[in-house]
Amino acid sequence: MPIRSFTIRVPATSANIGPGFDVVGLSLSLHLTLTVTVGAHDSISPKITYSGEGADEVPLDAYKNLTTRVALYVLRCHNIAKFPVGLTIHCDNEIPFGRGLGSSGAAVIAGVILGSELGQLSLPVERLLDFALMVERHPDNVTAALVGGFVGSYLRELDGAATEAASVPLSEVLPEYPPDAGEEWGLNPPQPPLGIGHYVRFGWSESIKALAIIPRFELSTAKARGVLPLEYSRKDLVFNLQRLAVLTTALARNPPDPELIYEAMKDRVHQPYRKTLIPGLPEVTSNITPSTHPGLLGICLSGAGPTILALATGGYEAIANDAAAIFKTHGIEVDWKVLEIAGGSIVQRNP
Ligand SMILES: Nc1ncnc2c1ncn2[C@@H]1O[C@H](COP(=O)(O)OP(=O)(O)O)[C@@H](O)[C@H]1O
Ligand SMILES: N[C@@H](CCOP(=O)(O)O)C(=O)O
Repeated sequence: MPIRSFTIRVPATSANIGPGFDVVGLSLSLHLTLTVTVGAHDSISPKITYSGEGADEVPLDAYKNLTTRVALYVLRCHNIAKFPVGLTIHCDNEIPFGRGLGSSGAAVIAGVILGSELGQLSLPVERLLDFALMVERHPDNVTAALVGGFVGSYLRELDGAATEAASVPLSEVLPEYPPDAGEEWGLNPPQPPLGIGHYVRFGWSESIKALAIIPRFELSTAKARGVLPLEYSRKDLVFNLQRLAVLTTALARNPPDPELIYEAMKDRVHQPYRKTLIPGLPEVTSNITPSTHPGLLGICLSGAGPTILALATGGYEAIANDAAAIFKTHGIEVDWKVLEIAGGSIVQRNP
C-alpha cells in the first residue's frame, strides 16, 4: 500500500462571549495539529505520539483517545470497521485542557476530519458538523473550530426518530475499548441525523484581539454545566437576548464602541452560577472596565471557564496584570496570551 500523509490543524475556541451561552463561539490562534501517516508500518495498531498541552494526561491508546475514538465512529458509520494498517498520528497541542478554550471541541473536530480523511470519505462541512454534534452536544465550540471566525449556531429541531437517533448515550457513539479478540464491533453505530447544526458567521472588526487570562487550574466543562439551573426567569432570558442581539453586530463595527460592547457582554445565564467554581470571577468582570482600562471593550468567562476572555484594541498588559492581581488575592496564579481570531480547520495533504 502506498504511504499517504496529511496534516489536520484545528483552532482553539472561546464560547458564549458573555450572553451567547451555547450559541456563539470565536476561533482563536492556538492550535491542535495532527500529522498523520498511513501505511508507514505493517501493524494494525495505530501508533500515537503527543506533544504540548495535555501530553502528560492524554491517552495514547487509539481506543481511549478522544480524537481517534471520534475518527473510528465516523469510519464505522461508513462501513469501515477498523483503523487502516500502518497508521501513525503525532498530535501537537497548544490548547490547554479544561480551561474554557475548547480543547475537547478541537479534539472532536480533529477526530471527525481524521475519520473523513482516513476513510477518504470527502465529507462536506455540514456532515462533519453532524458527526461532531453527536459527540459534543453544544454547537458553539465545534462550529467555530470547524468553520472559523465569530460564529452563531443553533441545533435544528428534529423529528421523533431523528431526536432518538441524536440522543443515544455517548458510550454508544464512542465505545471506549476495542472489541474482544476475534470479535468486531458491528457496523451499526447510531448514525447522525442529517443537518443537525446550522450556523452563520458574523463580522469581526480587525482591530479587536482576544486576551485570554488563563488560571492555572482545570475545570471540566461537565462540572461547570452541572451547576447551572434547568429553568430561568423571563427577566434573565430577556437580559441576555437583548445583549446578544446588540453584541453580534457591535463587534463588527469600526471603530468598536467600548460602552456598547462592555454592557453587551454581560450575562445572567451561566456566569452568576459558575462564580462558585471560579473564585474572583465577579470581581474581575466588574472591576476591569473600559473607563479603568483604556482599550478594553468587554470581559467575560471564556466557555465554561476558568479562563477570562477580554476583547480589546489595546492595553492588554494592564488588563492582564490587574486581573492577575485579583486572582492572586484568591490564591490563583494565571498565565495570559494575546490571541488573534483564527481561520477554521484545515487539512493539508502532503505529496
Ligand atoms: N487533543 C486532545 N486529545 C485527546 N483528548 C483531549 C484533547 N483535548 C482535550 N481532550 C479531552 O477533553 C478534556 C477537556 O474537555 P473539557 O472539560 O470540555 O474542557 P475544555 O474547556 O478544554 O474543552 C480533557 O481532559 C481531555 O480528556
Ligand atoms: N457553552 C458551553 C461552552 C463550553 O466551552 P468549553 O471551552 O469550556 O468546553 C458552556 O458554557 O458550557
